[in-house]
Amino acid sequence: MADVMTLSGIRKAYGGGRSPRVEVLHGIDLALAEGEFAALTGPSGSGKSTLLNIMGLLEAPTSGTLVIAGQSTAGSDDALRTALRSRYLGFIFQFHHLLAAFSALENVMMPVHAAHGRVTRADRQRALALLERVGLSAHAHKSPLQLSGGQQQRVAIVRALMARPRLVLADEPTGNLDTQSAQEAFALMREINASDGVTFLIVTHDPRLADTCDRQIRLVDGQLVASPDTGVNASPPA
Ligand SMILES: Nc1ncnc2c1ncn2[C@@H]1O[C@H](COP(=O)(O)OP(=O)(O)OP(=O)(O)O)[C@@H](O)[C@H]1O
Repeated sequence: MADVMTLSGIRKAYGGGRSPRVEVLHGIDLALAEGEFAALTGPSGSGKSTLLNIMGLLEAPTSGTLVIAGQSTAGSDDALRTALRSRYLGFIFQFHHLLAAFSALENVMMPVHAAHGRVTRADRQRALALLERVGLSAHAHKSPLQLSGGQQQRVAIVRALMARPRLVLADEPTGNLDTQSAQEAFALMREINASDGVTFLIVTHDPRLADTCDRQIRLVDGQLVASPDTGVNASPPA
């Protein structure tokens, strides 16, 4: 199976100059295959968000290479990184980042608006279909403030899918939800993975949710280690 993303020797250091230089990622080699549903786990401060930000082209590594859908990002400028991000990547965050001044429907259409500066009739139909798929048709024109936490996160999940990404990066998407809503959000991501083949990498602190993934990628002190639960290491399944 083709890799949707490959990282080689990724290092990230903060500081330098007057403040002490601290390296938080120490040479990450990782390949995510098309269609994988993977968890990223590890203790607080181990570098999960930093790694996700680098994979999301939101932060540049200090060294190492990142290839997305066969395209190297080496030497890419901001415009190319933005283009690659909107073409291939979707994002889900713990605090969903929905905009209260806009309806659920408008929030779902936001990535397309951001990428193209306008929204077509087809985009609107797609956004409505996505909301229908997650049982939120009746809430399409409401503000996120009128929705429950679980409903808000479902809006955020379909917003991440709006631009048909190949890889969705989710940073603790269930961290702010009750147990049932968290399980429902995970089940929804799993269903989308199975039906649409979208690859997911999900940061979670919940071992039970991580266990439902095909693969666990574990980060400790800025290095990938074999998962104690599955014995699976940083390589994708053969
Ligand atoms: N902008 C920054 N400047 C300096 N240090 C940073 C910066 N961002 C992160 N760090 C440090 O990098 C390390 C890894 O942080 P990161 O947020 O990636 O960990 P994490 O595994 O996601 O933690 P958590 O599970 O608590 O969210 C931490 O020691 C953090 O203090």
